[in-house]
Amino acid sequence: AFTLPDHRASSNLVSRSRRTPSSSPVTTNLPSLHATSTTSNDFTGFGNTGFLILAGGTGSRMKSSIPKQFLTLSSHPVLHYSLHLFLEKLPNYCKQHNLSPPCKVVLVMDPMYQPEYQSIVDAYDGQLVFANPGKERQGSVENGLNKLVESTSGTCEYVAVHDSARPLVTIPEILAVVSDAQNCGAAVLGVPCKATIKESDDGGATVLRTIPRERLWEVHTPQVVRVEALLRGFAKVEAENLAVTDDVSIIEALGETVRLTRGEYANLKITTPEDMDVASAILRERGEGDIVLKGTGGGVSGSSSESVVVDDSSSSPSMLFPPVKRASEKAYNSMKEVRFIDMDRDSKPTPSRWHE
Ligand SMILES: C[C@](O)(CO)[C@H](O)COP(=O)(O)O
Repeated sequence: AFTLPDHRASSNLVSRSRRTPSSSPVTTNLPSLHATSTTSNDFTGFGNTGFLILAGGTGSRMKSSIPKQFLTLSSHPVLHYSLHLFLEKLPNYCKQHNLSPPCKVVLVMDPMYQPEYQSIVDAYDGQLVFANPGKERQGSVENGLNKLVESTSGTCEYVAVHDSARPLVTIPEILAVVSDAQNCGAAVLGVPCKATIKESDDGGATVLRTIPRERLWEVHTPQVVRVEALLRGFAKVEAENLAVTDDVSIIEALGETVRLTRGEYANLKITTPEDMDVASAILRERGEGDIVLKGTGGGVSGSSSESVVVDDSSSSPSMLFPPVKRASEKAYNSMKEVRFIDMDRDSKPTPSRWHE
């Protein structure tokens, strides 16, 4: 039997909703920083699990010259870290450890950018497929899920949804969260909140109350759920017009169990310019090998990284042919400028929207 790596994130807490009798190994105590797995030894891999990479954002809220998933992070586009992980690193890991590889990878991407990635899709020979984004995150996940079902003829049992803006997730975290979902039905990576969180009901002018920190978790991706439950959840969300900002919320809306799988604080979401600095420092510290993706010309994605950096000053897809090359520094600086505008003290928090 396969034993999950010791340093893996671990499942140890079930989110509200009903707890199923089958989830008995779970404790309700807050985890220690390196709690151990409760669901490890019968894990056989990802043969029943498809991955959705959400890369459909257009950068409209960021007002960056390019969507953040195409910004260059340590010489590769942010998105390429997830592609490399799910198409190369994880399958290789599976081979070495006698685990089944992911059954399919769906790349949710604006059709305007898809031609730039067609050669990668072709090179992975059926393993990678496109789906179009929806208006918001929920619509993108639904489209990606439908594509997963269609392209696997309904044989894929679980779906792992991942933000392309989270380039630092690790294999141990993926093993942990997928294994937890396979045991429990749904699981999400998360970390206990380090910050003290205040609630305000007057737009941030005064504090209404302080939320007890010991109950708060910051959740990340991948978020892994049974395909059947997610399809059922989408039907409910649509019928009742519910607003959901992440994927396991749909399972929560069904009143079903979601396990919290202890992840790493390093699995940050690229949102502001500082995140780029922190992410590149973490990558440097990790000192991992180069990213090599098939179909990127010479096999090295870095060599084509600028070719996916697209000038959005024109909405015309014809701008993509030939690809417009941009200095990554320029893109990064434009992101910085945007954040200063974005952080205007009068601006109100907005609900989570995929097209930000
Ligand atoms: C899913 C998520 O990454 C969890 O932290 C987050 O909810 C995504 O939010 P976004 O506003 O769609 O980026």
